[in-house]
Amino acid sequence: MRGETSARNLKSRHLFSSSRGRSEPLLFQLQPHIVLETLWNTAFSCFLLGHCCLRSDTLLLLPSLKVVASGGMGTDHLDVPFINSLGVKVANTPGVVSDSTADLAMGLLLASARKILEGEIEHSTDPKTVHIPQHLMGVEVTGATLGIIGMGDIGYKIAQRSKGFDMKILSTEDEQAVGASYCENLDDLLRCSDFVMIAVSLTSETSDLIGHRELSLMKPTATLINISRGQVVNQDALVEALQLGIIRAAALDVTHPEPLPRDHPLLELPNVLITPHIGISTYNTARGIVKKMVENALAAVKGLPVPNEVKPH
Ligand SMILES: O=C(O)C(=O)CO
Repeated sequence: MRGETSARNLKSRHLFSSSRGRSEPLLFQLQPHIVLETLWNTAFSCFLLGHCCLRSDTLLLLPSLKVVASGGMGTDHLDVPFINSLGVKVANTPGVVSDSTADLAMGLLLASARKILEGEIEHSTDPKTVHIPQHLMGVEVTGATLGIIGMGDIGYKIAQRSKGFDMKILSTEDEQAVGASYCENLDDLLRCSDFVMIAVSLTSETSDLIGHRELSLMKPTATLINISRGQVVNQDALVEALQLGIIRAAALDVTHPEPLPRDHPLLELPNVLITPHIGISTYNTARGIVKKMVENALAAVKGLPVPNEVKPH
């Protein structure tokens, strides 16, 4: 049955939508490969992947495939309905990624607000003797207003951390539990925030959520931070907003594509800080991710309910 569906669809179809833009063969990207390869050899009925590409024609080679066990939270790189239509489950690893991603979100916020990178570069290349140099003046984090778009587990953990900085937290979701003030709508959140943090999943509703209009509502002193997916922000609009001073700065752990082409205008701008999608890159989180991936895969192989099965939106 799978063979028939596959033969019709697979030639041109990719199972992933390139959130990371990679195209190397999947198996070479798996980490830690020993655990995963062992499973590959012994079971052959489950298939594990990190946050990377899976070509649909790969499935033709795996007629007894039971599950695509993805590492990380987002599954926007996978065509879940199509994989499901082949009788294959999809799973992710929520929860274990939240702390490290929230930590990085705060790191980006602080680094951008206080020009930490610029200071480091200047110190190592062209040190000045001036104290309180004007060009390294930042904006205050303590007491500032932080609008969080997306109050899932990661958004919630960011809010918890921000409270340590006495920040006022705004959310369009009613999140009293974390002490956030409720904002009627996204426009109000954008207007009132000193820092806007994007922590939503990428879906058809959140793609291009922040464009020209939304950026123009933000304060000229505001900073946009994105730890979700590059596609949530319209990058052309962001380039313009940063060039024209419509917003102060941006700090991005995600772009579209990843990495950006070397001649991309975002890379030319002095007021943008970009890291290469390292939200979940800690040893602890990697261990947690692999543990969950294996749990998900083994459950599927044994015919048990898959703990973190992802259903199509
Ligand atoms: O968990 C994920 O999907 C991430 O990309 C975290 O950065």
